[in-house]
Amino acid sequence: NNEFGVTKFKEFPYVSAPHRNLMVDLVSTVENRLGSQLLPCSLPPDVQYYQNQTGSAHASLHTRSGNKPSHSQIDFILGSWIHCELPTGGALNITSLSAFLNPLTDAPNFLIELIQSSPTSLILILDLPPRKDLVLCPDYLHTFYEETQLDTRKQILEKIPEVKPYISSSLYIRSLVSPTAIMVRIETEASQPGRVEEVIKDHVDPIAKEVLGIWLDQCACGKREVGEAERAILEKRDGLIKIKTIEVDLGSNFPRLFGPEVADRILGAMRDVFTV
Ligand SMILES: C=CC1=C(C)/C(=C/C2=NC(=C3\c4[nH]c(Cc5[nH]c(C=O)c(C)c5CC)c(C)c4C(=O)[C@@H]3C(=O)OC)/[C@@H](CCC(=O)O)[C@@H]2C)NC1=O
Repeated sequence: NNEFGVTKFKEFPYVSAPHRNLMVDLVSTVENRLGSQLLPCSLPPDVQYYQNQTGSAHASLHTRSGNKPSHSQIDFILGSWIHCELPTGGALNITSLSAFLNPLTDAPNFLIELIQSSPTSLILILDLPPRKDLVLCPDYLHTFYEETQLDTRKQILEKIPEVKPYISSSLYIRSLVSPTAIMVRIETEASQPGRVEEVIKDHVDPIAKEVLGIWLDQCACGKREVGEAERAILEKRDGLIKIKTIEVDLGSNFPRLFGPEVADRILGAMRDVFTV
């Protein structure tokens, strides 16, 4: 694999130290715990690291598939960062780590996204998106969302004065997340420089690591019985979500940020990874 691309990805450049340290720690935690089950990143170098024509937007993408033959429950892990200089002089930074399980288990996936569009405002998405209907499967709600106490972490975060709920403009996105999903916007005053970084370091960092730990123990490394018929339903549901989220997350922003040809190349590469 492209060493330059791999190291570049793991540096999470352009973001503050607390933001970078969190993402670096999360990626290394996942790779250390699941590494033996993961194939190296096989994306082409110009997908692992890409930019727009004017060089005002830089990005990196890193995916590692689970090695099927060893009956890994991991479909793939996806990490990414995007940095775009904005005409206003500010910058948009999006860092994300998501982990998708395959139909050998029906356990939830993992997702964290930090979207920073100004020095005083950050959107945090942190969730274990369910892979089954919670009304039809009450034990699923109990096992993955009640017993794990995920709601207490959501409540801790929402106590911070600068933390407000983030309501996605996409109803589809809202339909994907769990009842305990952390979808918040951290809004600070310009008179409090460094406050966003402080909230990341003191609150977002520990909570994100706890949620990832729960996902690794209870979901990625947990054992669930999935029957043949159920496996087919999971396969269909997982496939639909992967394709739709590419459209919702990237469909409108990427062509605008990277231009049509780079956007097509990256979206094409994502569709290949998402539909193997
Ligand atoms: C449960 C599943 C999901 C939830 C809950 C969810 C939430 C959101 N993500 C958004 C976005 C987003 N994410 C990424 C990372 C990324 N996503 C994919 C998907 O295949 C890939 C392959 C990559 C790496 C390249 C980028 C680049 C990007 C945006 O530009 C977009 C954004 O910041 O707009 C402000 C927001 C869109 C809706 C909204 O404006 O409210 C919203 C907050 N996104 C989920 O998938």
